[in-house]
Amino acid sequence: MAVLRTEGLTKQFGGLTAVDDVDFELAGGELCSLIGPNGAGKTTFFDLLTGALDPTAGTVEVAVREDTDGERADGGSATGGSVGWIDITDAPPHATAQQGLHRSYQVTNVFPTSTVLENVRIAAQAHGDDSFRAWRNVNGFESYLAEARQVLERVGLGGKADAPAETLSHGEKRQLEVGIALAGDPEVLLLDEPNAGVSSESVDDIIALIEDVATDHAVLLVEHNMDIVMNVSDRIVVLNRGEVIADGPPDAVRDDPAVQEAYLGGYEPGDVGDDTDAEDPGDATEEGDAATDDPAGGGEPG
Ligand SMILES: Nc1ncnc2c1ncn2[C@@H]1O[C@H](COP(=O)(O)OP(=O)(O)OP(=O)(O)O)[C@@H](O)[C@H]1O
Repeated sequence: MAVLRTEGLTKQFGGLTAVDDVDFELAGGELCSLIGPNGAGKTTFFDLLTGALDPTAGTVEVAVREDTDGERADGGSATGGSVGWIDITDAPPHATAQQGLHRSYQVTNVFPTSTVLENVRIAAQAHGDDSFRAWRNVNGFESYLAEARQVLERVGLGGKADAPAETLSHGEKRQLEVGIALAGDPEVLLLDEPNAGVSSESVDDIIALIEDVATDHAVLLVEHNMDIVMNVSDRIVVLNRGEVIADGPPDAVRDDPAVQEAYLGGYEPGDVGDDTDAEDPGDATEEGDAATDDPAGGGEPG
């Protein structure tokens, strides 16, 4: 059953169509990766899903969430049979988060001088305070702290709870960002390059973390490291110049001639192990940056 869908999603920046008429569905429990060359539109697509950008055309919808007792999470009445859809096309990020869509940011999104625990507690409380789930609201500060501790254990930062966030390594910061997203109690987790800046020795840890969060969330992953993508994905969607050029299981996508030409260019497992020299994550959204990139990327992923 789908938890997120887009229809005809399009974003133009002046004369450039960054995301071009994308129909996409993410199933509950699915781990789907979104790949493509620099400038393909991956970040823009994420921004459209979370409400950081408004589309030029098309819609973004999330499935109505149900609480554990089967009640509608928003207290409203479902439309269209057993599954209802909520249109979040023009909703701002805090509203899409309320509807269960959370993103871990490629650009570090933590309070640097606050402790690791505080960062996650604040995220849990920010969600809880405006959550539809009444039990969260009555339990108060201690319950948010307890929830934050659980999240830290889950992302492998249990031993770093009292450390200021700014003292974490690159890899640990990525773990913290995933923790902050998890603390929002997401239905759908958008992971934006969780491996960016992480040393090659930590790739296995990132794979383990992604696989773990995917056990109880639908995950949409943007990641340039093809070893990670091929390892963890149930399904891969390939964007090129804003258009979906392939959508299917990893083996089929890897062998697709159009994907090989546009992006993978003879990728073999192990080719892309170290992402430490990844481009500045902020660059891609700057005016005109990747617009002039060769979408074929010279055959090199990322
Ligand atoms: N705010 C903006 N104004 C103008 N053009 C933009 C803007 N944001 C993105 N673009 C352009 O839209 C296209 C898609 O960019 P986007 O950052 O979504 O690609 P991407 O697939 O995420 O690339 P990367 O892998 O390098 O992060 C690029 O040509 C980019 O230059």
